[in-house]
Order: sequence, then C-alpha cells, then structure tokens
Amino acid sequence: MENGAAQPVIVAIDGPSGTGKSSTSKAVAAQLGLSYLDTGAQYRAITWWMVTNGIDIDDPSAIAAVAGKPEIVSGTDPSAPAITVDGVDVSGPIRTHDVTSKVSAVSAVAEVRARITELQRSIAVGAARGIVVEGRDIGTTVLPDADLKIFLTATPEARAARRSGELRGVDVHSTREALLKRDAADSSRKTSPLAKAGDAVEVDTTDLTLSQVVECVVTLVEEKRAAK
Ligand SMILES: Nc1ncnc2c1ncn2[C@@H]1O[C@H](COP(=O)(O)OP(=O)(O)O)[C@@H](O)[C@H]1O
Ligand SMILES: Nc1ccn([C@H]2C[C@H](O)[C@@H](COP(=O)(O)OP(=O)(O)O)O2)c(=O)n1
Repeated sequence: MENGAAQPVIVAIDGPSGTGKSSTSKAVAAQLGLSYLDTGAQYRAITWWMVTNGIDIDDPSAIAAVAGKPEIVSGTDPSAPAITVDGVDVSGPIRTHDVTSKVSAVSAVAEVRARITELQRSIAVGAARGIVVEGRDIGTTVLPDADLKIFLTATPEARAARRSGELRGVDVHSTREALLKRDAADSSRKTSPLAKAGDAVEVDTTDLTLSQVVECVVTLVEEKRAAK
C-alpha cells in the first residue's frame, strides 16, 4: 500500500566473505532508493588506523585502549560508497592484503565492536527512506529488529573463484585458504560472531547470478513493505 511504501525499511544482509553481500546490498539499495552501509569497510578502516599508528595487532588490550580514537565517517550512497578516517579517504588502503589479514583480530576486540556498533545504529536510525546494512552480525546484534534479514551463503570454491577474479595474480587455492581462515576467526570470536539470525532468510548464491540474487532480495523487501 502507498502508506507502507513511505515508511523507512531496514534490511540486514549478513554472510561470509565472497557470498555477494556488497554487490547485492548496493544494487538492492540503488534499485529501491535506500541508503547503504558497508560495515566491513568500517572494521577495515579502524584496522587501517591501528596499522598506520603502529598499534600491536596481537595485543587486544592495546587495541582496546585506542579504539575510541579514530573518527570514522561512512558515506551511505550506494552508487558512491565512501569512507574516511580522520578526514582521510581510505577506500583504497582498506582493501590491501595487509589490512585484510589483520581485520579479524581487530574486529574481535569488544571495545572496537561496541564503538562501531553504536556508529552503525546511529547511521541506520538517520536513514530517512531506509537502509541496507551488510556485515556479519547485523541481523543478530546491530539491528535485531530489522524488517528483513538475509543470510547469504555460497560454497568456499565459488567464493574463492569470485574473490580471486577481483585480486588479479592471486591464485584460487591461496584465496580459498585465506577466506576459510577469516571465516573461522569471525565465526568463533566471543563478541557477536558471524552467525545467521534465527529469523533470517538464507539464500545460497552458489548457482545464482548476481541479478538473480538482487531480484530475490528486492522481492522479499517489497513483500515486507506491502505487509507493513
Ligand atoms: N551471485 C554471484 N555470482 C557471481 N559472482 C558474484 C555473485 N555475487 C557477487 N559476485 C562477485 O563476487 C565478488 C565478491 O562479491 P562481494 O559482493 O564483494 O561479496 P562480499 O561482500 O560478500 O564479500 C565480486 O566480484 C562480485 O561481483
Ligand atoms: N559486521 C561486521 C562486518 C565485518 N566484520 C569484520 C570481519 C570481516 O572479516 C572483516 C572484513 O569484512 P568485509 O565485509 O569487508 O569482508 P569481505 O569483503 O567480505 O571479504 O570485518 C565484522 O566483524 N563484523
């Protein structure tokens, strides 16, 4: 109904690396005129800051002590995702192998999660038309009252093939090993691990094209909006 369409809608999309969270979330948000938040980019940004400032990544108490220092600002336009730390554009540097290999350790620290979770909730509340938020713990912890929760999966082989397609020169086998190592760390940490919320819809993207996944999620959002 017309009334329902005007209300903000909150969509949580979680899942492991390479399942299509970012591509799907951006496309769904753009198609439906919603904001978009990449929470992985925020954890990457705080990790970049720790590395740049010489913080010992193997020392959780050293990370916790400075977790409140960097100012992280996330853009929410799905057609121009942006992220800055203390005013510096870090959208490139947060994708380096060095940051990727350290982000699980930094994001396991409770003080880091508390700080970033608060930031994520304030961005979601401020999205007038609604928002698609993607990450690992959005449906379980950050936005447990989201209107729609999606949990994307795909086989490790499919995920590694997708990722190594992006990282030219890196072979599928080592990409697969690195992905599985990060999944294990993210799923086993104490504070809000990567997990499917009980009320999330699971979508296995292994044999689906990106357009098919987007269409599936858009349909689910429209159904939720109509029922609101
Ligand atoms: N269903 C799909 N089929 C094939 N490739 C996909 C699919 N979904 C995403 N991709 C591609 O896989 C790569 C990783 O997708 P991305 O959205 O970054 O995943 P995530 O955010 O879950 O890590 C990108 O190059 C993207 O274009
Ligand atoms: N909500 C989130 C999002 C990401 N993280 C952490 C754990 C992930 O390994 C890293 C990086 O996430 P990101 O989504 O950028 O990773 P991929 O692009 O899927 O490889 O951040 C998290 O702990 N909680």
